[in-house]
Amino acid sequence: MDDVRLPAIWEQVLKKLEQDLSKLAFDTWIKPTIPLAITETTLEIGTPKQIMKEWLESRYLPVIVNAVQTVTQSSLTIQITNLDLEVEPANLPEEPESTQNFPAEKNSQATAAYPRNSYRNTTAQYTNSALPSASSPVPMTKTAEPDAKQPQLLTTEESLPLNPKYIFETFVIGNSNRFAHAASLAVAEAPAQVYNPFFIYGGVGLGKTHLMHAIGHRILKNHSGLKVVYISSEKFTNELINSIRDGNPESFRQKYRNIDVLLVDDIQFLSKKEHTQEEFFHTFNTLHEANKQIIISSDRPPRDIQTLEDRLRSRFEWGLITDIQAPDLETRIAILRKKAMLENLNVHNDVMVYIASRIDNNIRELEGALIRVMAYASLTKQPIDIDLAAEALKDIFPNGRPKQITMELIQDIVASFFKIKMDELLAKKRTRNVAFPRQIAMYLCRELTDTSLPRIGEMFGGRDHTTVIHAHAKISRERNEDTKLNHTIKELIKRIESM
Ligand SMILES: Nc1ncnc2c1ncn2[C@@H]1O[C@H](COP(=O)(O)OP(=O)(O)OP(=O)(O)O)[C@@H](O)[C@H]1O
Repeated sequence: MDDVRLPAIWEQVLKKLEQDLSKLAFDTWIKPTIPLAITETTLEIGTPKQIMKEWLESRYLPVIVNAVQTVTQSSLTIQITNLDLEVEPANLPEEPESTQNFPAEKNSQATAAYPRNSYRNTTAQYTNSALPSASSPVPMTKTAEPDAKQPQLLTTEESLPLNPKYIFETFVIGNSNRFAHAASLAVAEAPAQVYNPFFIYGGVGLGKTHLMHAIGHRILKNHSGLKVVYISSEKFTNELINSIRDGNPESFRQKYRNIDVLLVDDIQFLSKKEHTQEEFFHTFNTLHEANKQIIISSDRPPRDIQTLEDRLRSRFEWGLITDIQAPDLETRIAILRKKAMLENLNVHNDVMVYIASRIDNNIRELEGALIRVMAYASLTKQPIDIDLAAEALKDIFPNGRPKQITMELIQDIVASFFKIKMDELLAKKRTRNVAFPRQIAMYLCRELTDTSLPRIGEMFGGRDHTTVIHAHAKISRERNEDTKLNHTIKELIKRIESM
């Protein structure tokens, strides 16, 4: 079982629980829960409040276990996690207009994720109660804290709040981000002990900020009293400039050299800013020497950040550097599903596949497309189907109604691209000149169509579904490592989509 099936399973579980419980009990305790993940053995659900988790565990666990068993036909362990979602920062921005008129029923409570830029301009603050602390001790020594009741996330004019939605529990794991996610979790669980500095890089909108915030949330939750600052490198620069303008650079230094965890987003903007680099270099050294955790994100690896001083570059390379790649189709669909589930949106699988198969390298755009479709459906009071999605997204996908990408089309285009005959592509022959195009064609069938693995195997000369899994994994991996192959695949996709 995997996350892709989770929304459908959870919907069935809710139906069953609605029958089994009184309306009051269902509305109060079950409805606000959020399904988070499913594996072969466990189904994880989130509650917005600790009290709800306790209440579910003490009163409703047997009935939930029973409902899950009825729906999935297997005895899964139910794990309940408190997400603390009800506590919001003080001054959250208004929700974007387009999200305010979602259809009635389920969607009436829908909210969109905060577009990051508007979110970043706020100066909201968490209080201790927003992130209740567990008691796990850390070897990292706490910076002297004059008043232990002070907020743990330090915010000033320039530093930034953490988005309450960017937590590990809402982050979908796929091949493209598995390692970055695991390393982030390790850093969050043991700050300054495993990877320091920790450097995450990847293309626009692929989840770097989400992971950084998730680390920040987890550290604040588990390690009470640590001072955490999250800031973008642009804001860091502004704050430095302001402190110099105000004749008080020392206060700036004191602030940044007296914290326990420093998260700096989009460090690439530091390039060409020599004075800021100098200041950041000293901040980095002071914190690192004092065994404080430094976490940095960028749109490229340190070696590719132009005009970054060598001494800073080499420091970034001291710890762990990890990247996030563009997600594959399955992960993109899983992200849309999780998003829809978290926002209480009811979207049919076809529409998810339609959106996910067309936006492949920016998750922010992927989420934006989903929100646009929902808003369009609400405003025009129409049911959500592929035609409506195509209409709502016609500026983004100008070809109008999506053409049906068939496996035959993919096979045709791949065969002619590699100048091999169709029957060679489908035959059992394993020489590289046909086996490789065949694997690419299988990969594209998996990526661009909603066809099951056995059916794809069948369409390639009656092969087993494990052959398709192997081909898909191999090409995904090689595509990440080999820019020439990546280019070939992009070219093939372009040809297939323009047919
Ligand atoms: N794996 C994921 N699971 C769920 N949501 C994700 C995932 N990756 C990214 N997102 C969502 O995509 C949106 C963009 O992510 P984020 O802002 O973290 O990207 P970024 O890499 O920091 O982008 P930029 O390069 O613009 O700074 C966010 O709403 C985030 O929650």
